[in-house]
Amino acid sequence: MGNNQSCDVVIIGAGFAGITASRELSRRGYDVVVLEGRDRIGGRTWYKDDALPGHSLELGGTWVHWFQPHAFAEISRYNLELVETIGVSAPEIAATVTGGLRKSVPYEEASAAIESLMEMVVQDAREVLERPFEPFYHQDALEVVDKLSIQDRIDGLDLTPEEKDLANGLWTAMGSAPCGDVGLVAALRWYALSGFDINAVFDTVGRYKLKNGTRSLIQAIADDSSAEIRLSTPVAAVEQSDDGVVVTTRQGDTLRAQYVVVAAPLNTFGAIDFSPALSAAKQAGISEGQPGRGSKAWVHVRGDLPKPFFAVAPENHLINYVVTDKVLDDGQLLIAFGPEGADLNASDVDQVSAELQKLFGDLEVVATTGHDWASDEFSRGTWCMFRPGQTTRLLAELQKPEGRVFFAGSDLANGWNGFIDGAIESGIRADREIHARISGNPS
Ligand SMILES: Cc1cc2nc3c(=O)[nH]c(=O)nc-3n(C[C@H](O)[C@H](O)[C@H](O)COP(=O)(O)OP(=O)(O)OC[C@H]3O[C@@H](n4cnc5c(N)ncnc54)[C@H](O)[C@@H]3O)c2cc1C
Repeated sequence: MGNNQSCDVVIIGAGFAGITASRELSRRGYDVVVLEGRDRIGGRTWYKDDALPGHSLELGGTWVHWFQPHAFAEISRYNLELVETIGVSAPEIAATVTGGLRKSVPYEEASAAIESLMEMVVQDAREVLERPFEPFYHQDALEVVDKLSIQDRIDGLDLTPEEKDLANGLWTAMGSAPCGDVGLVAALRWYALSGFDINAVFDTVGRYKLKNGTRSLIQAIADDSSAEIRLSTPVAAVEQSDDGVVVTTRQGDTLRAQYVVVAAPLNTFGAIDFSPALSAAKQAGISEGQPGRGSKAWVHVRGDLPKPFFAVAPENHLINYVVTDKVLDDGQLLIAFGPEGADLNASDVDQVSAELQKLFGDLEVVATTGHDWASDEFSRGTWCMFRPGQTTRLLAELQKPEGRVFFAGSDLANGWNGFIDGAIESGIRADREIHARISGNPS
């Protein structure tokens, strides 16, 4: 890259947030350079060709929905097609492990209990998040519930141990972490954003995916951007002064810009040397990190599994939520989630078989794959799920620019925080804020 090059805006990170911000800013005429540590765009979304033999699969972010307005506007804009995950759209069997016992029943027998359990957890969503894209609209109510984890809420309900296991299993899968680590606000937010309808939550977060993968969407946005995107260029330092910002890459090259957008995941901020240092409150949040760290494995199983199903077990299982993605001629293609990504090797047939057998008994695993997002240096986690207290303490703080440095990313979105939608929301906001600063015309 060389030294002493300059541009109007440097964006750090080519996920949905950074790429959206680059499109918006470059379409306004600004000279934008995106610096990306990986050798591909997409960040925590990764539609990988032949991830399993004959199957192109989403190793990261996958599902989208029309209740996710920023993402859906892009899907409409680029005229992309959706397909469904059959284990969520039409499950026939519900398999559960509760109280240490395995059970498998027709889905209709289990669905009412599941819905009512899920609803009990989010019972106060309307009072707290009446306007879900304005999380501080009822700040006092928010602060009260933000003290609680999802597990605190489950423990406070009048439930049998089996019901507690079921609620724990469902929300662990949604939280990508054990329920004690995840703030209750996240659950309330998902429900509020899904129109305060528990069935819609399942559809919104797990049913519809892009036929040609998330790559087709981010590539369409990137193709509409005239920004230069430099891959395999991790940023090591961001140093600002009164008249500009100098960004230094790990290779030692420098790039001068008027403004910078940091669109990297919260859990990776600590690897960038900011000068002057970020605010004390931001630093505290960075060292806590967000807790999402679970596993996602794609598993081809053979055997007598003719019907689409989903299965759920509590958080002490390394695989605790499984859905049918496709029924195949010789078995099924499954998506399997668990709470501790670092402890499950998603590509290890033996380990994945052993975990699946705890849910289903005998089952032949033909092949399995996934990506360890928790250990990946450019994500250090999966989707963002704030810890108890972090929404109140951290969300608005993370969004605040520091001098010439602005922040984007799904981890600091107001609405679908932790989703593709939130990443796009934040990229739109970063563009608006920078343009307002440059034009002197606050919006
Ligand atoms: C397993 C999994 C399943 C998920 N499922 C869904 C789902 O079904 N639906 C949904 O909407 N969302 C889902 N998500 C979440 C969704 O993928 C993310 O919220 C979203 O893609 C994040 O976009 P982003 O641009 O904010 O961050 P990222 O996509 O993480 O992009 C940030 C970029 O910054 C780069 N970077 C980091 N550090 C540096 C550095 N120092 N220098 C340069 N570049 C750097 C990274 O390489 C990355 O490309 C899932 C995520 C995971 C991991």
